[in-house]
Amino acid sequence: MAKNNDVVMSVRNLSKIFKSGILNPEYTVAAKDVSFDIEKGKIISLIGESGSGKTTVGKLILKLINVSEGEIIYKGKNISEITDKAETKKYYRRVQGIFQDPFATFNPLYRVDRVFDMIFDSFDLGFKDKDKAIRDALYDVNLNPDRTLGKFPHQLSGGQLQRLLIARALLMDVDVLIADELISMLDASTRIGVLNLLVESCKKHGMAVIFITHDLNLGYYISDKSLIMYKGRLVERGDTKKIYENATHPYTQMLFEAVPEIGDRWDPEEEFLPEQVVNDVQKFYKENEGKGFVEIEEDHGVLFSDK
Ligand SMILES: Nc1ncnc2c1ncn2[C@@H]1O[C@H](COP(=O)(O)OP(=O)(O)OP(=O)(O)O)[C@@H](O)[C@H]1O
Repeated sequence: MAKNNDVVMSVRNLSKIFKSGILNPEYTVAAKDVSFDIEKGKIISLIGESGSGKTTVGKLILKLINVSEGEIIYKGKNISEITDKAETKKYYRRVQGIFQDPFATFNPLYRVDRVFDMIFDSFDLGFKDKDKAIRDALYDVNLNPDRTLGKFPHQLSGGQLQRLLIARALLMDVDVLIADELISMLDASTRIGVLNLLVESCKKHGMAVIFITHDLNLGYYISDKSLIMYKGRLVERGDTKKIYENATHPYTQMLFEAVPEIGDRWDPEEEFLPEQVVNDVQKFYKENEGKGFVEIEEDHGVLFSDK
């Protein structure tokens, strides 16, 4: 894990167990023993199949759900201990989320200028000239303030709304931004624009981003660090390039094999068998029983066994 002073948040042995039903409760282990550091100005991809626990980790960081076990340390404090209103507000000033559906994030009755006014009403952002600050943030995300501020959300495209959310994060000088399936609703050409913008903003403003995605290629394109999740466990963690060059956990290896290459055609004979992956992972854990999570090289760790 990171050893430098740039760590803004540390996630330690984080677990989340959901309980559903009252008479015959069912328990889902959505995340188990997840640990990683979030560093200033770095993009971390959180990659895994549907149901692997990615959004759960994002929601735990955003304090939208309670931690079952473990800690999230921000500025020396366990965020579970942040309970009073003023402290919670302070936390949300610096730690924010952008979700898949930008339309659901905005109040359809509020014009964009009102969205920004509300931020300034709620927080002391320390700007002398509020209008200039808003215009600068909009220019930063390639939005024309004159064409944006008077508009209602439905008059803007999904990509423009997502850029607006990035502008809001920049204006608030956010430390950690959780971007959950940020671009999945956008078309290919808009996607690259939003992604590039996110990377540039992150580097320029020192904002850390957790980029949650199913897409291994996107993860590689965008991130400095990668976290691979499988069934609630963090199975591979570290420097993106190292993971991609030396994928070691069988689930990560499967993800690479499953990426179609340009020009590949679908072959109905070649069936994708999730059971095969489950078997491979079980075999791997059995062969390596007792090893647990091991750093196999600097900034590259692998879960060799789950016990
Ligand atoms: N509120 C909840 N109550 C019960 N189970 C839940 C709840 N939220 C999530 N889960 C379960 O926790 C597991 C992890 O869900 P999560 O949403 O974190 O996965 P994900 O990797 O983000 O998936 P996706 O990519 O489909 O969004 C799943 O099995 C899911 O059904």
